[in-house]
Amino acid sequence: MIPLITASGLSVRHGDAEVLSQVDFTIAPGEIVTVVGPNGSGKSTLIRALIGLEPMASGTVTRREDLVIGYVPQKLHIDPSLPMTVRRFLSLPRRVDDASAEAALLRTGVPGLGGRQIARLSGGQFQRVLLARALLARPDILILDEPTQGLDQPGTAAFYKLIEEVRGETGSAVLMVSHDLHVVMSASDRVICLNGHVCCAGTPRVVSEAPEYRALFGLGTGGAFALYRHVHDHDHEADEGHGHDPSAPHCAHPHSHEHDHA
Ligand SMILES: Nc1ncnc2c1ncn2[C@@H]1O[C@H](COP(=O)(O)OP(=O)(O)OP(=O)(O)O)[C@@H](O)[C@H]1O
Repeated sequence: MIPLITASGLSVRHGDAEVLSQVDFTIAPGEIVTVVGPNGSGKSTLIRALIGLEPMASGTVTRREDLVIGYVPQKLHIDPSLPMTVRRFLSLPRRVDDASAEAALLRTGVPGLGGRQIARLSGGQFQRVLLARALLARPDILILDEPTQGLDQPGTAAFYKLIEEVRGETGSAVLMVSHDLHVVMSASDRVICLNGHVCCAGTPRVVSEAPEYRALFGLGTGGAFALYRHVHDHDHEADEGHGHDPSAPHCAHPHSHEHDHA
């Protein structure tokens, strides 16, 4: 099967800092792949580079010919003083008819919101509207950068369930960035653990048992708290110039001591 996107030896620099180093990546049709990693570990940069929005320092990215991408960025600032209904928003940048717009809202669990002002939506409603807009392009792959930020646990779980249903119905692949380790582990086909480079990758089971993953996130996948507790066992000099947040946990290297950042 031809992969949708393949990256090989992908490196990205921001100024002097190497934000991504020698990343290999591939996603097949219909797969759900989630990228996890500490703040500043290059997750959004990877997504943007795969889409072609980020200049590469080296390496290659290949996208299947005629690939249709439904992209929901991490931040989408909409001026709250700008009047914009959900219906109008769904027709940006490509006009869609009323029936398609309503069907997309129904599919993402927010029917009848078309007349509402975007600025007045709750966080969960807004994420579903963003997903509806991405679906209207009939994408081969949905790319969602932290789609559940700001949602509570039930909201997050419901959103992932929706993503799985959409994948089941449309066959669309899904590439996500997420900090919700619990849900990631139950709802992804494959997980990529990133920290400037790929620390480990594979099925959720393989990744959750990998020493590199445990070094970053603690011994359980205990959700948000696990993000701040890690076995800090790397060589600081080896990471110099990597460009990611120096206070963030790093991948396993010799010497080991434990920190709590809670
Ligand atoms: N346009 C830019 N110019 C300079 N540095 C940048 C730029 N974009 C990102 N960076 C830096 O690159 C590194 C990786 O950023 P990125 O947003 O990819 O991380 P992330 O893993 O998505 O983080 P988070 O979990 O906080 O969203 C960070 O150190 C960030 O400050």
